[in-house]
Amino acid sequence: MEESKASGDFQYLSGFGNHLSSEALVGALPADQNSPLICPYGLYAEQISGTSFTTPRSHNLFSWFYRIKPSVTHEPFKARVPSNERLLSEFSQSNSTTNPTQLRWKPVEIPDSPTDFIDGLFTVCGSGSSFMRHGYAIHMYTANKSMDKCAFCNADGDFLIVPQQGSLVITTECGRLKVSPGEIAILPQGFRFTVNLPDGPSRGYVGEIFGTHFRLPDLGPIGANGLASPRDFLVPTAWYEDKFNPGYTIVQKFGGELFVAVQDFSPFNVVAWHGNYVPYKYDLNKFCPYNTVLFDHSDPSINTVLTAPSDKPGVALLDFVIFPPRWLVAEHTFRPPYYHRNCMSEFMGLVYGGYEAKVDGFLPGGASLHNCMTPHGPDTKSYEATIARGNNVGPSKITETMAFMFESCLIPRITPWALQSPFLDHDYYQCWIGLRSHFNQKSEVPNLQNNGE
Ligand SMILES: O=C(O)Cc1cc(O)ccc1O
Ligand SMILES: [Fe+2]
Repeated sequence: MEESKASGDFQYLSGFGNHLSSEALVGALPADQNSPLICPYGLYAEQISGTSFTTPRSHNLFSWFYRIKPSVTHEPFKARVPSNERLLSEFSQSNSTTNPTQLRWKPVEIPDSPTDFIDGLFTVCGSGSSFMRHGYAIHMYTANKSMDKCAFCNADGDFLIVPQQGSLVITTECGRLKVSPGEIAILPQGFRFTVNLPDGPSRGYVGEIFGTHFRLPDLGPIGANGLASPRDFLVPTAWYEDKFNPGYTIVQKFGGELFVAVQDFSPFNVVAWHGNYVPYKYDLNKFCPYNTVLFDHSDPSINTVLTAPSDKPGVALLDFVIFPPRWLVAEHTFRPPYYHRNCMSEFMGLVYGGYEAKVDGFLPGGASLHNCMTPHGPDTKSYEATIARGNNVGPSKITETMAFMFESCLIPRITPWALQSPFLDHDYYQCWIGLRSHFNQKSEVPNLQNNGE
């Protein structure tokens, strides 16, 4: 059994990918087998699998729950009314568009009308299909109300939640997680959970992957340590309520549509569990960044926290990459991100602070999408400021910032509501229009500072 870590009211186990066990009542976990004829305390045994039964052992994910009533004890699923029409899990010409232009959104306002996590979730872009078990969706959420008498279950894929404003208390079948801005939570496919808002209104981002799960990236020549450390991933400890609760609904996202099933008890009735298919959280400030120590700008893959692989080695279905506080020390180097066009597609968000490549316009809670091969890079003001600082800059520290990127080999299609959003920044392209030519045919070493018009 892993040593548990307490944080306020919340107790966690630690370690990425570990096979863990937890019991809220001593002796609730069957000691020697998974399916005893009669389980301790009269509990039901139930398995949840995150990979096919025959997936190689190195990537096989499953857990056993010992619960008061099994999940199956509910009325038939019916279409939810009202549904959430702004969710997609399959992207095609009939429901979304393609657009190579640089896109940026201002922070979406949190509504005044009562909105919980399920109703406040909307898809921005994505690619592939949950039905075909290959693809991803990027959503955002704004909520002002805790979920009440209902649990969400995503049959389509895994959620990686990035809260930007307001903490989330996420009750899952494995126990409870508190996730604040600066932290992320992973809720694997099929887990039932509710989202409560202990600090009031909340906004954030969600990366959803279909058909695979997040892993820690390989570290190659970096060695055994660095970037996100396995021990910093926290898993909840068993927590249950034995609650008769008539009219409780399970809201199941299935193919991007919402279905509801009524039952008369809380689904958070797991008294003990063991397994490696679990929800978890990670504090991004624990990330140990690596970077250049002499010259040039490293590719952003150096900052990968988690990666969801595609079938091609080294090609991600979805990477989660961060731009945390760090020292910049590169000599005779343009330190901000270089100008580039990428065969992968880049969706970015900002949790807090500013982003080194954008002096203004990219705000906490906002987002940008630079699609496959769409040129992008520092805005005019960051370019000019970097050149004005010149070559003789010593080490400087980027502080109090947390930007992130979801990067994918699949080209995202964009939802109509994201393109028609009042928060779309129609002037985004202007941030590069002012980039002047500094070309001087007569001087190999131009003095850019004095190259004003
Ligand atoms: O476009 C971006 O801002 C993300 C990014 C950052 C970086 O340091 C290098 C490449 C890259 O795509
Ligand atoms: Fe980029």
